[in-house]
Amino acid sequence: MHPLILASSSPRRKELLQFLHVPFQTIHANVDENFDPNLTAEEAVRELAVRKAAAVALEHKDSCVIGADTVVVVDGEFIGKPADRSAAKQTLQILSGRTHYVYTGVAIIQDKNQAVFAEKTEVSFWRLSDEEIEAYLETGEPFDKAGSYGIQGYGSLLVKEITGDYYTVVGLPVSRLARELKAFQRQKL
Ligand SMILES: Cc1cn([C@H]2C[C@H](O)[C@@H](COP(=O)(O)OP(=O)(O)OP(=O)(O)O)O2)c(=O)[nH]c1=O
Repeated sequence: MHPLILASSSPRRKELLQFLHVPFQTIHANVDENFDPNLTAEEAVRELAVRKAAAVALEHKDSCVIGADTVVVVDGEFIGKPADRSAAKQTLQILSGRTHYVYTGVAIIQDKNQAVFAEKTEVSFWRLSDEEIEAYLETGEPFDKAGSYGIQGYGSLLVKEITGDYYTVVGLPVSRLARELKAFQRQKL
């Protein structure tokens, strides 16, 4: 058993956590991802991150468990992963030529101790033609990603500008996480 667990099945989060250079194990957190629509985006990603980490921490009381959740917000509307190609197309049409926000919440839980934080990054898209949107849909990249794009892949071509941590957009703000994890572990000693 590893002392550190990533409660996620996201290959991106796994890759990013490797930057911390500490051994860890990944375990899928099977949780209900619905949340109260009256929550702010920050509250929602924090709550879902806690839900994911807590579900795994319950079964692994000696481990430090990390959970994360990402949502895209445009004009106050939450955008999660697309249900199908037409939903992805609609989302990309909405994001075209506009600025949106990506929120990632992270929870660190070990037994009864927990630390939670959220980061927000502002992302502006170029104005996209129908051809560009169709070509992007063809890559298959949008379908498992909040906001129907991946900034780390072909989606990089859609992005004009970002303000904030790039890794918040990819799904795990690693540099803040490294600091929060150290503080969490110090506090438990
Ligand atoms: C906006 C954006 C999102 N994403 C991804 C990050 C997340 O994996 C995903 C948002 O969905 P999440 O529900 O946050 O995470 P997940 O279901 O992929 O993984 P798990 O719950 O097991 O941890 O979208 C990118 O990879 N690149 C991007 O540019």
